[in-house]
Amino acid sequence: MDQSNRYARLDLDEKDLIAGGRHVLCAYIMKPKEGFGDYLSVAAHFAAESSTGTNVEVCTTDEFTKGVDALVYEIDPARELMKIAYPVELFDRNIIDGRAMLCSFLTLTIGNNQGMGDVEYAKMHDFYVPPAYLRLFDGPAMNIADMWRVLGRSVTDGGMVVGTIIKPKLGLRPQPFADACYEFWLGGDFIKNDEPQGNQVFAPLKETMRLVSDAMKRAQDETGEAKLFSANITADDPFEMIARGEYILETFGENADHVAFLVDGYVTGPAAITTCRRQFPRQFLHYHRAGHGAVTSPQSMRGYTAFVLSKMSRLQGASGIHTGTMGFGKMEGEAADKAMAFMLERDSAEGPYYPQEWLGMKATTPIISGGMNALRLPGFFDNLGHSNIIQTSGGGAFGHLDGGTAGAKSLRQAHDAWKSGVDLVTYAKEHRELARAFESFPNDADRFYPGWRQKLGVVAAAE
Ligand SMILES: O=C(COP(=O)(O)O)[C@H](O)[C@H](O)COP(=O)(O)O
Ligand SMILES: [Mg+2]
Repeated sequence: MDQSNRYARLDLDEKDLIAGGRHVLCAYIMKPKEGFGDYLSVAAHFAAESSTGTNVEVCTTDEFTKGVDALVYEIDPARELMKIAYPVELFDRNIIDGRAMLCSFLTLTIGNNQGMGDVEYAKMHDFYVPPAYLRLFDGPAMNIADMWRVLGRSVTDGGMVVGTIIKPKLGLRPQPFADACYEFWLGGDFIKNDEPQGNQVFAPLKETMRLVSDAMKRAQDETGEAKLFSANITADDPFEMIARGEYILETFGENADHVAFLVDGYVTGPAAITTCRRQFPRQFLHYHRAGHGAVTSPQSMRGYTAFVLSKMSRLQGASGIHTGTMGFGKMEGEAADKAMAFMLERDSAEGPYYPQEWLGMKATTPIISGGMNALRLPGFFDNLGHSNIIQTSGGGAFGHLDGGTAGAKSLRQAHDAWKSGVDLVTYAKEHRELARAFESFPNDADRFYPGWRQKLGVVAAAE
């Protein structure tokens, strides 16, 4: 059945829709399945399934229903582009406070439509949120500015937070885990649990957190600097998350404001992010996104992009979210991904299809992670244009030949070199930990800094 007479309005203009403020707009790359009608009729069926309709007319539909139909307002079959306007009234709101919920946005815009028999694939690449809907989201309560405040830095331009992830990913007992924290903190600022680390039998959370809290105190005494820890509270059960969070805050005591909470938001979904955002509004909410590649990878033609995931995380109130390394680390990504960071940080930003005004909603901080080390930082900052991010190097810190403290120092030195506009090899001549990072990661050194051995007087190790 062709539903385009009801669910398509190609005469609607995007600028008017934005000015009207009544619609959430979504841009998809959609391909109809061979033999299932023309592009517009499949697009209209998609809009029907995503809002008020189904594959047939139903006798219960009335005039009001038709007023909240999602409408296809633009198609470009050659580019497989389809844009749909969703009336704001379609989205579910809490009974407790009338606020918006991200799960409803997902259920409609990227829900049943992902399994339609007449759609070969459909992936959301961008969305626009009008002011009347935007203001119903929690948005971030905290962000990097709160970390800078704890670290005693400028709260507007405090620079890179030097971070790591405790490696190995799993398999450390509580004491070696806390020892690794202490070692890194002697040179760095911030440590996050790797995402699978929680309450394993060989590393009970309560014992581990007591020891990490003690390691933080000792590192702070030793260095005279504040240290930060992002603790994983991800769980299926919100009560478990709250129990973990409360235990951790109590255990860190006077350092509770040095603690962030890590929630793996793709595997647990919006409910876990909101549990943390609402239960612990005074803590930095660290959105980790393990598994997101299943839908966000450019190889996946369904789901949504990493850009969309990032934008949703700001609405939900993530203080920081991983944005990948934009092609400079080990995970999939490209230089153009910086648009993702700008959408998170700025009050007004351009997405691939839509502009967005955030109307003063706090920024979400990009967290840069995945195969990074000191040698890869300058190129990354050149591309992004600033260094006001949280950076976590796991292998890049604990893979340093001289250990975690030197690894941490090498990362800070790389940042300082970039900030002061000094070439990394030149800076390394005066900074031993950075120089040893070249020797620690010789493949990267050869790739990014040809001739570094001669300049640093390093003789190639005999193979
Ligand atoms: O443990 C790591 C990286 O470890 P290492 O520094 O040793 O590579 C993180 O889970 C990834 O950054 C996730 O990827 P992304 O940040 O792209 O979500
Ligand atoms: Mg990890």
